[in-house]
Amino acid sequence: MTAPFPTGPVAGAGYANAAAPPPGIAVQGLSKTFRNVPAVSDLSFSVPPGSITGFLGPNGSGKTTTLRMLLGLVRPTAGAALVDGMPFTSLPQPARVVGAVLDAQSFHPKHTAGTHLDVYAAAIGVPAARVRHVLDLVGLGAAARRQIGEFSLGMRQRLALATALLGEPRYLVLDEPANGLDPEGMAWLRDFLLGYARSGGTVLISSHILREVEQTADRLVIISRGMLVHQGTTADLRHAHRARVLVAASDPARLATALAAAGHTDAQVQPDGRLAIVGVEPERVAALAAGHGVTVFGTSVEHADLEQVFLAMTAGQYVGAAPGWGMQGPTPPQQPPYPGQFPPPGPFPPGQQHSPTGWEGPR
Ligand SMILES: Nc1ncnc2c1ncn2[C@@H]1O[C@H](COP(=O)(O)OP(=O)(O)OP(=O)(O)O)[C@@H](O)[C@H]1O
Repeated sequence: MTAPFPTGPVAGAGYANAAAPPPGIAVQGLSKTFRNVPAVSDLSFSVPPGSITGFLGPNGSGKTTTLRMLLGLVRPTAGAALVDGMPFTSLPQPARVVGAVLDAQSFHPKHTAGTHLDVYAAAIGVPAARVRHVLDLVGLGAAARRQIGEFSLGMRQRLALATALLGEPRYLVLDEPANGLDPEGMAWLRDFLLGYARSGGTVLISSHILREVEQTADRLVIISRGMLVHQGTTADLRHAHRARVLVAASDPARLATALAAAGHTDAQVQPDGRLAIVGVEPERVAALAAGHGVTVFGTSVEHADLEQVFLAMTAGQYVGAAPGWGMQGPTPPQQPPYPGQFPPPGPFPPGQQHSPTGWEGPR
């Protein structure tokens, strides 16, 4: 029986030394300019083996162009994209190393799912029995004999994934695979990718919605206008934007000093007079305030919304030209990463106004 996912180094994948750990995907100084339009600019990031890396950016930020360069479908203007240290096109058996889902529309509508996979299996030298297996893997076993023209977008996405899995690849490169999937389909995809990674596979998955990949990806690469704006673990991003405690107090400066003396240095007085403190429990703040003669009027906890963090990071992707002037329009305002920022917190210190501006975005 064929293994559902690759387990460790894939036999016959073309390694001179099968014991050598695969170095993963490396994008190095990659640029692509279409005529005068820069789609990707000096982009560098890495996808470590065994990771699920979310590749995020707004529409038109260069995700597809980057993935197409990685897969040798678009020639870079500069830089390189390497899989296990070599360009995709130089891999001895590329379909057995990387499975890709780029476009779930380009199927022959008269082909059945089974026929489509038969053709691909023959093309990459995979036994015909693998077709049945990948159909079952993606939940399309019952639709094997149906024409693809009748498929919903979600079914096409599953078929595209089945195609990518034919060669038992060690890497999956997926361009917006959640497009068209209903919530059940998205949950299924999430579990599927987690299982694939647990079995030793590596995933690079693009999306323009952070929430889609947040629960799956252990690493995030965020781009805007073809440029890198963030790279790191999902946990680090969460940690950098963890919950903060907002305290309306009689003497915020005194409370801040007391907090700093107790080791809680990440405290800032907000324009509305409240003190925002990261990395401390509300009870601890209340105890310190009481101990230093500061009256607390109200306390609330705000949880950072990573989607808002993402929006703030990529703000300015769309800059419209002012009609007739050829000038860039205004950059959209940054979204606050904390939802419902500044809810009425109760009494404010005298003279303090409720402010709509507040926190200045991710630090
Ligand atoms: N073949 C092409 N010719 C000219 N311009 C192109 C071509 N392919 C992409 N572009 C441009 O490059 C930029 C990046 O496009 P790309 O499709 O890579 O972005 P994306 O992040 O994948 O967007 P989306 O989320 O909408 O799929 C866009 O301005 C796009 O118009």
